[in-house]
Amino acid sequence: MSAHGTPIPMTSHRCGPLKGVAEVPGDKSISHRSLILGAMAVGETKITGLLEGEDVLDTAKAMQAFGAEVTNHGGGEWSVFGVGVGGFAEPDNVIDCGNSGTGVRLIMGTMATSPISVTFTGDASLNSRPMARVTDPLALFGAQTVGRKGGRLPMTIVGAADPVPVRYVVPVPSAQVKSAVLLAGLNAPGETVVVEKEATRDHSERMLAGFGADITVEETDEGRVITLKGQPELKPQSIIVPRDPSSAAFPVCAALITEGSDVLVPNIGLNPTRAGLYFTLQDMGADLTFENMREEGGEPVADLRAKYSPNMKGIEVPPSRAASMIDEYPVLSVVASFATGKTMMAGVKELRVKESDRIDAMAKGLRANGVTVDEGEDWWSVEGLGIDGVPGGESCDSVLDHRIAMSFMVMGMGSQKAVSVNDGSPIATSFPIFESLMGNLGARLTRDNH
Ligand SMILES: O=C(O)C1=C[C@@H](OP(=O)(O)O)[C@@H](O)[C@H](O)C1
Ligand SMILES: C=C(OP(=O)(O)O)C(=O)O
Repeated sequence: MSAHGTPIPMTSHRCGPLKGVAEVPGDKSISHRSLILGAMAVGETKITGLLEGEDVLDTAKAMQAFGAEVTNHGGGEWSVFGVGVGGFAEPDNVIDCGNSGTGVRLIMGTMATSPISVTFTGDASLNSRPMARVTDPLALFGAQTVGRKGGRLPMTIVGAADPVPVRYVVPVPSAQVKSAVLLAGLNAPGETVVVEKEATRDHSERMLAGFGADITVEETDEGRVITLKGQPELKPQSIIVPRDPSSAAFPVCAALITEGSDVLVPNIGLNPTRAGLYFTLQDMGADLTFENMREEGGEPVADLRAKYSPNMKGIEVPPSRAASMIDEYPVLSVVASFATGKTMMAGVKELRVKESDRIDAMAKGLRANGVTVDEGEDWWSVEGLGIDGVPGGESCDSVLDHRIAMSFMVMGMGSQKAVSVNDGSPIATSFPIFESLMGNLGARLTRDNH
């Protein structure tokens, strides 16, 4: 089954050069948070450049179900009339977050300290992902959970009527867990403290501060200590969502492996908690430059220019970089196949609990297409075959995972024979214009049953 409908088998044929400007959609992480924090503010938040992918649209529907007024004005302009911290109504129906781990985990946080009961569900991928990482800390606030074995969705959370603030050391590097605890802390009295040993994307901290919450971040020997004062009145904001560096990865990586390519991907946020892929590609010898570096809304932003790079070398990706490029490993493994030598990726066991087990999904598809992959529980390595050495020619299972589907489409652009996926429909969860954008650059993608 596809994420939200009928499977769409797709094939990517060798192509090149890719040329032009790739205007990728808005950042998924910031889009979810804009809707959620907008719903928890008092008054009207205006959002420009919201990602209109299925994951974010499911979060918009959820915010409406909790009583916020969410309006799509067209052209990426949205507004949210919020109900205030502690103002969520109990939804009349089940909250379906589709394919989105970020959506469901953040929303669980928002309701866990309100006296309402909410049942959450999702698609087959989301319903197989671990939720105890979020419900365990939410229980410390006083929330109760009834779910399936192993802490899986569908799951009902009964929010705490008298929440207490918590101090929580996040046991896995996860911005979703950190954010769920912070969002729960909003409606608890006193100070909620979250400690993360490894820095993960910090959009929640930045945006909570922007909405007027009293939040501080300290770097200590224990890690990043985030302290949030509960029960603030959040002030509505005007938000311009930057373009998504995780989506930009696809046209950038495609340009590196297709002969003669020169692609400009403008206005990409290079927040250090998100930009690890781009430094890794540069370390591999990619012809990738950051043009027009500037600051926008307190974040570093640049135009990325990626050119055909026939001489890339395999490297050991520093494990300390993992959190800052966690969603980009699938497409990095494709680029690594076109480099010479081995690329080693360690410290990445979180990849096993994403929309799919991403190490397993990529290893199977890469091997089917002639690439040697080795793997352990928290590492994997790819033996590069050089720029013209990847055979291709086979179909891969995209396992309800947008990033797996897009990564294999990129692979087909540079391999000797075309590469297919059994279902490209999950791409719409994060990058609904992927096919047209890549097609306009010169990619040859076909839908096989149309
Ligand atoms: O907080 C977020 O917006 C996200 C956090 C990451 O997940 P984890 O927190 O599970 O690492 C990432 O993989 C996901 O795409 C978006
Ligand atoms: C892991 C991802 O998303 P989520 O956890 O929100 O489903 C992703 O977009 O790569």
